[in-house]
Amino acid sequence: MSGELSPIDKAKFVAAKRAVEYVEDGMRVGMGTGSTAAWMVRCLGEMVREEGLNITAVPTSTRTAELARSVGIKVVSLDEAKWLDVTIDGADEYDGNLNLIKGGGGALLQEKIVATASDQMVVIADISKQVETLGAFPLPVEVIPFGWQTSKALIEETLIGLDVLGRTTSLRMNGDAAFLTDEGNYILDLHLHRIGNARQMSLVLNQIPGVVENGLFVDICDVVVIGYGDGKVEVRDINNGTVEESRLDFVESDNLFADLED
Ligand SMILES: O=C(CO)[C@H](O)[C@H](O)COP(=O)(O)O
Repeated sequence: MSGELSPIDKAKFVAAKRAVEYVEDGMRVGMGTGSTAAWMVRCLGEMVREEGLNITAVPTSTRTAELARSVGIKVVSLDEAKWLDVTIDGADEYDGNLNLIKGGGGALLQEKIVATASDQMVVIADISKQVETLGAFPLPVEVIPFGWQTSKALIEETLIGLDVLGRTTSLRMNGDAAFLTDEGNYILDLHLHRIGNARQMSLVLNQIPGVVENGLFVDICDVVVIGYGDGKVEVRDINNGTVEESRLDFVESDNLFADLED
């Protein structure tokens, strides 16, 4: 990437820049996956290199692990870290209760395990991710490859009894082949348009044989940091609503932007 960043990238950057203020010296930090999370990794990398911040990171994908290492962050497995102080991750949608749809990047399983093993989950997003009701974004469901068509049929049958507007499902592809998660599983995208009861949907989906996990994050996220293209940042807290509005200066530091590819 070269030249001026787009407003959407600036929004992602300022959200990430504000969110890394939740990270303190000595913390064990869960690192999400996706283009917004990548900004957070770069910001933390800069703090490690420039300010001597001492953190240990647990990434949620091989992509994030590679990026974290490349910017100088110490990476360990979740089993080594055992428990995390904070996880910072992106999302595909968030609603007024800070419930989420995640998994657009295919990393929902590790993301959910890591977020659940954290004292606090901070989501970073631009305002386009905000919805009144979850479901406009297709809901990713990770299934094992064995008998995946049976799992797909069972999911479609189950959807008949649930409060949704659409019921089509599709196998996520990577070119001509099925997309494979880091665990070697498939992703089914559920085109539901509106999810009336996210908690019920999540519980029901995870009962279906072959389903490993779904992309609904209910009662997991504590804080959403929302970035805007003009540098405005809003912080919403699950207990207190909007707790802060501020503006961050946008400085195109070579350290952060020199190696951008996506
Ligand atoms: O859940 C995710 C990956 O599994 C991502 O956080 C989500 O897809 C948002 O990605 P981006 O920040 O690129 O919009």
